[in-house]
Amino acid sequence: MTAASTRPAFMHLEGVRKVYKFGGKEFLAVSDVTLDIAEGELVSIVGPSGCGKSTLLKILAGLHGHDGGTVEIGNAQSPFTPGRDIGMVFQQALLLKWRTILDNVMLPAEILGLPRAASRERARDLLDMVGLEKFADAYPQQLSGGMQQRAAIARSLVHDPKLILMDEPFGALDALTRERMNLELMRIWKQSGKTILFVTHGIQEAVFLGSQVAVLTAGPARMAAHFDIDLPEPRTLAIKTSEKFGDYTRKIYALLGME
Ligand SMILES: Nc1ncnc2c1ncn2[C@@H]1O[C@H](COP(=O)(O)OP(=O)(O)OP(=O)(O)O)[C@@H](O)[C@H]1O
Repeated sequence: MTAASTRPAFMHLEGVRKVYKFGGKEFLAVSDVTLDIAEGELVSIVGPSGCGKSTLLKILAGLHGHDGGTVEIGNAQSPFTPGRDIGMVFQQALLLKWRTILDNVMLPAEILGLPRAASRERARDLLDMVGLEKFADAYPQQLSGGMQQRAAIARSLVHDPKLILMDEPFGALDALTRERMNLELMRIWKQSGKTILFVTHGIQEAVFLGSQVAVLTAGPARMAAHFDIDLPEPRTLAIKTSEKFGDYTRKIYALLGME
């Protein structure tokens, strides 16, 4: 049992089901997902392309409804306000090219109408945290892909949400930058203390980052397995050569039929 699993659940999913209705037809995208996440955990969700990972995140973000099962976010100690308490990071940074990096990071705070001066200060602190303090006044096109994703992570945190949903955030980056971003994310996660749900196709990335890994089957998404990842902290790239890391990744490859 991990320390996280002894804390009350912050997110409780049980038998979550989603059917898309399109052109008079029905399509079952998520058939049965059950998962409990404690506050402050970083949980990876891994599964084959098209299995319904993004659909699940959209349900959690309140962008889509669900057609069956239970979705509960927040608890008595930490109530959750949909819309206010979610930050999102996508595969593309989606920065507005006509706004400076600081103004891009400020965007969610502006949309929510949060006090401007305090949000600006927080945005500057976050740029500091993600190592972009010198680029506050730069424009997105002046930044590399990895730097843009770091700005997107800062933007997801500016309104101090309780939950960050990340959908393949490093999928478009080269392998080396991706590894660097994994380390960065670990550091940012520790520093911010946020609950993070991290969707990826990368099995190694899922194990390296997650305190838990939920493995989904090929669509419609069902839980194939769930692992509590018991690896030493702080995680360094050297962990990837450990026997335990190899065991976890081998089991997940096997579950996804990739032996
Ligand atoms: N709005 C929609 N209407 C109808 N079908 C949809 C819609 N959105 C997604 N789907 C279908 O639902 C299934 C799951 O899609 P989803 O984007 O959730 O998968 P995914 O696991 O995130 O894929 P990938 O890893 O390739 O990003 C796919 O078959 C997709 O075609």
